[in-house]
Amino acid sequence: MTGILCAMREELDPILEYMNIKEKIKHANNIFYIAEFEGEDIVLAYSKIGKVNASITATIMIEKFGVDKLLFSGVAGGVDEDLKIGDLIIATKTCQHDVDLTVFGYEPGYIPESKVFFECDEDLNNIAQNVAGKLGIKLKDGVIASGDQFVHSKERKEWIKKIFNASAIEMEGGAVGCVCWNEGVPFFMLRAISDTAEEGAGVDFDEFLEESSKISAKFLIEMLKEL
Ligand SMILES: Nc1ncnc2c(CN3C[C@H](CSc4cnccn4)[C@@H](O)C3)c[nH]c12
Repeated sequence: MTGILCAMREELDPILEYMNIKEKIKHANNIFYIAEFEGEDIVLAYSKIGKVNASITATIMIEKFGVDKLLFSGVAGGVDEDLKIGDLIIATKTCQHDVDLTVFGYEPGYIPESKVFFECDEDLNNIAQNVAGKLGIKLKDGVIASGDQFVHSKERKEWIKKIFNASAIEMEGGAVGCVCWNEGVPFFMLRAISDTAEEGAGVDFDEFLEESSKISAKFLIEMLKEL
């Protein structure tokens, strides 16, 4: 079964509008929606903000609901110069920019017995690029870096870009990528840009969250039709 995960209610709501919701299951302070879409059952949820919350919900989706591919939809701060608000990006891999065990000689983002980067599923990414081609949409791909902080400083943004070669920044994908890697479940992450993660990003985020969430949701629905 396909799982669709978002961080915020605002990111999930536009997706639910396309779904025939059959059941709502409350578990571990989450609501899991069991929905039917084009003859297939799908489980959907929003985790709440941050890597810990996203890890909990992603793990429950896999362990309790038997999700065998996990698709994330939401918004992100743009890092690449060519990413404008409203543009779409998919992750080639994700990481945790706020993990720092460098005092022990490890590289930024590295945890022993784990890894810095969690690769996203190439087949799902290729499907997304095919859908984008049919729709005539530019779909960037690149590293998307996560940390438990809303980034609103050019200095922090440029550090994340330099160290992780990040194209976008958010707060959940590195954790969901880690869960999916450990569970052996294909992971796909789509984000629409809501801000540029520099000074003033909070104002842009508030202004563009709803619209960018809809952009990501609309594309995800087109992608679901090809799965
Ligand atoms: N610049 C940025 N840095 C880090 N993450 C992001 C994101 C992606 N999401 C949105 C949301 C911001 S925190 C939040 C949002 N609203 C209320 C409270 N917290 C969190 O789930 C991460 C978009 N722009 C980002």
